[in-house]
Amino acid sequence: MTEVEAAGGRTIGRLEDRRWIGEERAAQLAELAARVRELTEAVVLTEVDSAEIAAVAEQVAALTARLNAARDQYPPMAAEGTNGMVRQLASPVTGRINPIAPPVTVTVCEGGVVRGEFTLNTVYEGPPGFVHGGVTALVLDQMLGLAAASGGVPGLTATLDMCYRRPTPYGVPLTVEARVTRTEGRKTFAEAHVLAPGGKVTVEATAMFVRPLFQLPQGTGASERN
Ligand SMILES: CCCCCCCCCCCC(=O)SCCNC(=O)CCNC(=O)[C@H](O)C(C)(C)COP(=O)(O)OP(=O)(O)OC[C@H]1O[C@@H](n2cnc3c(N)ncnc32)[C@H](O)[C@@H]1OP(=O)(O)O
Repeated sequence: MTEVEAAGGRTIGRLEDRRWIGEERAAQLAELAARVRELTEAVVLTEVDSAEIAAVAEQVAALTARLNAARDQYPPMAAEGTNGMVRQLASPVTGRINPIAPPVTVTVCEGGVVRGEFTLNTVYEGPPGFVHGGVTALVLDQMLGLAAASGGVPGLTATLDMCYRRPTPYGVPLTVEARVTRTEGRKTFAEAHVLAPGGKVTVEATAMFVRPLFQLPQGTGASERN
């Protein structure tokens, strides 16, 4: 991937410049992320007194300073995953080293279906008792993108259409399934849904991904650029 300018003039780091970390370090960071997820929910649910909240805030700030003692500019990557896809360890959806990711565990199944298993806790609440619709949109976007990368043409989300059929519960195992429906040149169309326990569909989505011109190999002809 070449270096490109994003809107606003910021230069996007090249994939080959990323730090590639091994399984041992990834597992250690995943453990840290899991503890931080617990911490995040504890912050939302705690009923301890104000002196205790102040003391914990001070300790958390000290822990953050320890991690910042040595830090990179960009999140790390891991070795190729299934179907030759680069594993984004810090994805906000599937990244097990990212505390804000549920994380969704992904399997590429036969027949081109990309399946994700996940549970969302109270941190992701939207309407009282249910998951925020923006969170399910985030999960569906990523899973649709993975389906495009695995069974079509990898690209950026150009369109994402959501249909919320019924509220999505939190605290229970959820499944998301995505698959490519068709490809047209640089465009890949995909569909996905979220299933609650019992198999009821809560959210459906369709999306179109467009492979950006900067991702095309050098020397790609004009007809293939459409
Ligand atoms: C590390 C491994 C990870 C592996 C997998 C990781 C999965 C990640 C999943 C998460 C994905 C994201 O969140 S991505 C982040 C959110 N998305 C973005 O930021 C995208 C921002 N938009 C863009 O950068 C751009 O608009 C693109 C790349 C989408 C398209 O730009 P372009 O390449 O210049 O496209 P352009 O020539 O104008 O159009 C090409 C064709 O697409 C159509 N087209 C383009 N955009 C649209 C649109 N919004 N709605 C309808 N149609 C559109 C055009 O009409 C045309 O059709 P025709 O005339 O040829 O018929």
